Amino acid sequence: MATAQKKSSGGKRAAPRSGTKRSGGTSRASSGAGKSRASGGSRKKSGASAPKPIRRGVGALICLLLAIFAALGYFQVKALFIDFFVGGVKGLIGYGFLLLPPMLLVASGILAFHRGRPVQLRVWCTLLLPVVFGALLHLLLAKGTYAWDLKLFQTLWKEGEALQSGGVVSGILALSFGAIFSKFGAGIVFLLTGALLVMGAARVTLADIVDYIRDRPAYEEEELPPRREKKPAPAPAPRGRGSAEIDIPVDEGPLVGKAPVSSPLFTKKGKFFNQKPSVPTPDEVLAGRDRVQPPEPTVPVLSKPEPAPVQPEAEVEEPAAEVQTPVPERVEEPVVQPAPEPKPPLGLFRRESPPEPAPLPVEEPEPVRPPMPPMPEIQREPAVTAPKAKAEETARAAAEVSRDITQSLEREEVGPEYQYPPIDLLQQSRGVSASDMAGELQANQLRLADTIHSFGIDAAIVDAVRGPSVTRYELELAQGVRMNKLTNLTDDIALALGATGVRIAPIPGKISMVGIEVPNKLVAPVGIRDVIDSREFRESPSKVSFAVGKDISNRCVVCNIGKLPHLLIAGTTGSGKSVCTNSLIISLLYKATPEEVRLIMVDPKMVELGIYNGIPHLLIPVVTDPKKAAGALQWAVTEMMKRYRSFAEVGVRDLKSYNALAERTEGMKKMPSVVVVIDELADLMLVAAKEVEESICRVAQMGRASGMHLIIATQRPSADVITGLMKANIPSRIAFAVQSSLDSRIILDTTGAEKLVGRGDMLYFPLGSGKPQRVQGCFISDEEVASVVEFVKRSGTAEYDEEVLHEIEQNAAAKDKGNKGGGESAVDSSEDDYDELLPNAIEVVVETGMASVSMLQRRLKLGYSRAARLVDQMEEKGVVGPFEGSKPRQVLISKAQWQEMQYKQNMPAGASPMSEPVPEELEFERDAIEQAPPFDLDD
Ligand SMILES: Nc1ncnc2c1ncn2[C@@H]1O[C@H](COP(=O)(O)OP(=O)(O)OP(=O)(O)O)[C@@H](O)[C@H]1O
Repeated sequence: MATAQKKSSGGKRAAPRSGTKRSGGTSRASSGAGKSRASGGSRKKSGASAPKPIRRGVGALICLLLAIFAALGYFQVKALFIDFFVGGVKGLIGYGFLLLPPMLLVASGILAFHRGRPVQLRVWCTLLLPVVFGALLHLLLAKGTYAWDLKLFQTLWKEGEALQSGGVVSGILALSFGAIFSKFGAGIVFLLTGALLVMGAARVTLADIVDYIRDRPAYEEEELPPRREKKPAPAPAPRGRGSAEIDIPVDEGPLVGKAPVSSPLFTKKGKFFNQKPSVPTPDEVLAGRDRVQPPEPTVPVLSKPEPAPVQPEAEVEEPAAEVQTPVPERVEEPVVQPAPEPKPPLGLFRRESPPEPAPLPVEEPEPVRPPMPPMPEIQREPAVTAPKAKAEETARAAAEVSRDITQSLEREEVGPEYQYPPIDLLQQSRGVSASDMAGELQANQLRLADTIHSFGIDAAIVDAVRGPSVTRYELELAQGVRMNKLTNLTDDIALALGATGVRIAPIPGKISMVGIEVPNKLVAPVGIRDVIDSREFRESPSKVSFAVGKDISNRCVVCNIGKLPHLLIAGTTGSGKSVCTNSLIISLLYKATPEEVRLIMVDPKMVELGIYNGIPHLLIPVVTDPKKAAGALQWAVTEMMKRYRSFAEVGVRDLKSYNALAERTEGMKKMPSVVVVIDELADLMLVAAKEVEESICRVAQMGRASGMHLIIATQRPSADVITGLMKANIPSRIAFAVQSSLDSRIILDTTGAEKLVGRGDMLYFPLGSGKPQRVQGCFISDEEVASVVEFVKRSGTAEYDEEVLHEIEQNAAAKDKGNKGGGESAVDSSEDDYDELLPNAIEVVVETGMASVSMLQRRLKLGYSRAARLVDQMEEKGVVGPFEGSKPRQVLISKAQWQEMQYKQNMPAGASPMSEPVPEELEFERDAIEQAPPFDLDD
């Protein structure tokens, strides 16, 4: 929309009046005023009303001149024009003249700083104020007696000139209203009218005032901004694309969520510019879907126009930086000065490194995978079906979280400059001795070759690459040897090598080569220091870079969360999720200041992330209450919408462009990226499945451009936790070791994770890569985390408002009480709108392994539409996969899982409860390998 408007601008901008939208921008596109006049009636009108920038400039100048001349009238300066003008105004509005010069000045300001928004109404309100003021003073001060005859005008004019009445206009107004309503009544009418005009001029509504008083009580410093207004900062437009010409109509059009506008252009700069745009913003476009809106939070961070100390490296998205060149050697000591080369210096370790200008943004490659359904799920009726009380609770929790976040953002300015933690806080990793490694390698190679030949496969081992936890033996298959001949031998090879399991997969980029990945007996953990201290991480320009680990050929894998843009981390208990989550958070602490990246952490398990409480990057203390977690997610949705609105206002498309613009524009504040880390999704889904799922999906769908990223970890990769909907919206995945190939399929849409060996061994599958990549995740010990966190806290501790926290705790406790006896969780309530035959339909589907509408029609004797609806509902519940054109839908759960779901979610049991696994399932589970127990580094 903004683009469209921009296009129609360029000197001939479509400038609808408030409340009306014109499509006829082109009709007057090339016209001058004359052309408009020549056209027909309505066209003439629209042309006439088009406020062109030049007109506003001229208007501003005229108002300013008149204000000066009128002010000279205060001092009885004698001159022909001044006498004529001042005398005329006094004759017309008498006492009102006293207010005229300041009002003309204000009108001039409104016209000069219109910033592309309609100003007609505001200018009129401003100029009418002196008239009403004159009438009011006439009521109060005029002493004369006035008879309703022709002489009345003459008398009023004369007295007006002498400032003894309200002049002809205000005087007549005062007399007539006095006659109609009595003097007292007329006084009240004028007072109210005056107040309305002031509100009109300042573009505030009563609701705004009430909200302002209620929600933002402590802005004593609000007087400061006008200083900045005096410097007429060039309208935010000039950046190249003509955005100065964007005329965003301002009217009372309801904005979804009705959150206070938070753009730097619109907030706290005095109410003159505090307006609500009615440009169709993303949330308006989504208005039909935007049902779960938490109470409006304010986002002061966006509006505080403090010129923040700009961190050198603008967050620049660059082409996938996942796997970089091999690390030949450990990078030397942390650099004190930035290297002279023009590479973006890492703000890491040495904050004082003088920055190079931000590197040019590089176009992102288009993601290859997976097709994102165009937000179909939002059409569903989500929280509407939940009981009112629960919806209210969640809304209240959202409000609390939002308030907390707001306060945290407000306080952010005060803290000292962020100090990046030194690399020495992280430990050097222990290696495995080369002789040990060579021995293991040789022995395995011989045994492998024997095994393969003993099964009659013609293949030669041409290379062996030892990774941190896995060695890949590269086999060249002879011509005519089928790959599945080898893959069928997986278990036999594992047996021969004494390994818990081996993974056989083609090697990307190598022709006729197959890799057999065998777990190492001697595992060399990848210390996070190895990766954070690597060139790949240091040179990664993104502020949201994450040290993932090392791949099988020992190359550091660094990912840019901005490109993921959301990540699902799943694996069984003890497989390394928490370590991975910690690595991610610590990477961010090494890479970004709190001004650049903010974090929200949700830890329903209460043990994993609590240590981060107090770091300045946190927007709110680590959320442990699942109800508040839903609230935090809803805050993220609202914040995202606000960001989109701010983007629309200044005519940019994403956070990167917005921040680039903010850097060049005085008074605009950069927005930080927000990373939401959820440590255990399953716990949240149990409490507020619908709300959580919906918020996650909404953020996931639209979060990328607005710089909101979700990192979701779960140890239950079952279909009821990672629903089909979420999978579709969270494109990047990390799978740690899982129990079965079915779990692997749920996480990655492919098998393989069941073959992982645990302890940080992962399949990393970022958006855009064709195949999952085996990576040994970084290891970070609790002590390392503690020392980094302690250092970061010392350099700037987050201060939370004790009162608010206390209030949150109290409310949460009250909610818990209220909930008791009130029936079980949302899971129950959210089932209300499902078809009663759904359990039977799921039974049929899991039994037959097919999800087709016609089959359901036949088996359950249903009509087409009901059967189709049932399939949709099964998709919602993550029982079957999404529609895939001609291919049948995938069935994503096994019978055992279905039974578990029934048990957990208290769904009505199907017609025939099943207690024994069906043969297919047993067969299926056979390829699951036994997992190693949770390991300890020490062993
Ligand atoms: N990257 C790694 N390198 C070496 N060992 C690791 C790595 N990641 C995890 N481990 C080992 O695995 C153990 C369990 O890891 P972690 O606590 O992250 O598992 P988890 O998946 O979060 O389990 P849970 O879900 O029960 O919390 C760790 O204590 C550590 O010994």
